[in-house]
Amino acid sequence: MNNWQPDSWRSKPILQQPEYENRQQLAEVEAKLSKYPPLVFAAETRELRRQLGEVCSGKGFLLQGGDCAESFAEFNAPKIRDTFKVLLQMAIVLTFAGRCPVTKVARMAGQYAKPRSSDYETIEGVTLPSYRGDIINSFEFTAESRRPDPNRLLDAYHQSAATLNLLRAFAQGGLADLHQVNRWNMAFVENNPLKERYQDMSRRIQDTLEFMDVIGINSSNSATLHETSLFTSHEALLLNYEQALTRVDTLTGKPYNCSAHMVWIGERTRQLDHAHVEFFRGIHNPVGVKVGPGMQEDELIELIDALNPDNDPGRLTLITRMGADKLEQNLPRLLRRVKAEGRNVVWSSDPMHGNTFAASSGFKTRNFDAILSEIRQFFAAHEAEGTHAGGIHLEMTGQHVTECTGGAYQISDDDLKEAYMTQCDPRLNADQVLEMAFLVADHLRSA
Ligand SMILES: O=C[C@H](O)[C@H](O)COP(=O)(O)O
Ligand SMILES: C=C(OP(=O)(O)O)C(=O)O
Repeated sequence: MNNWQPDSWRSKPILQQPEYENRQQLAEVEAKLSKYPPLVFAAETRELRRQLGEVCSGKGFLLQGGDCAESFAEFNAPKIRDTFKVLLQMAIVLTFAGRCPVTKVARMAGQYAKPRSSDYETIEGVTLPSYRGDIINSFEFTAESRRPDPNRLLDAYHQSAATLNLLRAFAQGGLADLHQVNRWNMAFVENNPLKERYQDMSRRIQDTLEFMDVIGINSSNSATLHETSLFTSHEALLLNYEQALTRVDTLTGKPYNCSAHMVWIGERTRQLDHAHVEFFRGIHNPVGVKVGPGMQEDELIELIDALNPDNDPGRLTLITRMGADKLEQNLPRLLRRVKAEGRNVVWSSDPMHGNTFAASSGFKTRNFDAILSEIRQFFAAHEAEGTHAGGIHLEMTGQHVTECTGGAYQISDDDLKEAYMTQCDPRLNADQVLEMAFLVADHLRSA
C-alpha cells in the first residue's frame, strides 16, 4: 500500500474534529489505548467482508442499524437488548418473508462521534461548542460539558467492550435461538397494527421449526438455529481513536481497525485528498462511505478506486442518503456509471439522513412516509438499472420513542415531545421498524 501508515492521515486536511486544549493528555490517552486489547478479531471482519461479497453479487442483503449516537448516560442492558431484539426481528422478516439471507451489522459498540452542521449551538443567547458525541464532549449545555475531554476516548473504549460483550452473549448464548426469537417477537408486536401479518409469518416459522425437529434438526444439534451472527460498525470520525485501535493481524500481516468489524466515512468527511480517505485506504476491514445527492460520477469512481483498488466485492459499501425528493434525479446516474465501469460495490440505502427537517414543534424529525418513499425509490432505481439493491442503513432503537412522525400509529408533530430521547438525530421506533421490514421484504421477494 503506497506510503500508507496508521498515522499518515495526520498530514492531510481534516474536517469535523474537536479542538483539544491539552494535546499532551490526548497523546497519552492514545498511547494507552494503543496497548489495549482489540475489540474485534481480524478474522471476524474477514468473514463480514466475505458475506458482503455475497451481497455484492446479489445473493444476500445487508441490514445495518442502531442508534444515531450511543450515549454514556443511557448505557444499560435493557437498551442494548431491545435494539438487538428489534434488529433480529427485522432480520427474521427479511429472511423469511423476503427469502433472502441477511447480514446483520449493528450501529453499536462504538457509535460515539457525530459530525455536525454547525460548530456552535446557541440557546437563549448563549453560544457554546456543539455536542459532537460522547467520545468527545457531553450533551449537557454548559461550557464545561461541551469542552472536548481526551479521557472520553477511554470511556468509549470500555463502554464499547461491555456492549460488545453483551451482544456476543445475546447472539451466542441462547437469546437469539430461532425458537426463542419467534416467541418473544410475538410479545413485541402485541399492539402493532401489523400484528396479524407478523403472527401469520410467525406461525409459518413455527411449523417449519417443528418439521425440522421431526427430521432431526433442532437447536441442540444446529448452531444455525441456536445462534446468530451480529457484526458491529460505526462512523470512524475521530481518527485518533481509530488509529489507536488499529493492529497488524498476525495471520495475514495486514492492518485492521479493530474498533469494529465495519467502519464508514460520513458524507461530510469523504473528500478524496483528506484524512479520512487516507486512513480508510490502508485498513483491511470492510468499509462504507455515505453518498449524498451532490456526489458526481467522476468523483465517485475516484473514491471507489482509492478505497477499493483491487475491486474486491465486499470491501466497499456505498450508503446512499439522497433524500426522497432528490433520489430520482441523482441515484440512477451513479448506478449507471458504476455499473458501466465494472466496479464491485454493495449499494445500501440510508433513508434517514436526507429526510431530516424541523417540525413546527421545534423538534428535529423525519417523516415515516418520506423514509419509505426513499426506500421504494431506491429499489425501483436498482430494478430499472439492473443493479442489486443490497441493503438498508437505519437509525433505529428498540425503545418506544416518538422521534419520527407518521407510521401506522400516526405520530404527529405534537406527539414528538412524548418520548423524544435522542441526543442527535431522530430514530425509528420498534413499531416503525417492523412496518419498514415488511415493506422491504416485499421488495426483496419480488426482486
Ligand atoms: O447523524 C448525522 C449528523 O451528525 C447529524 O445529522 C447532524 O445534525 P445537525 O445538522 O443537527 O448538526
Ligand atoms: C452522520 C451520519 O450520516 P451522514 O454522514 O450521511 O450525514 C450518520 O450516519 O450518523
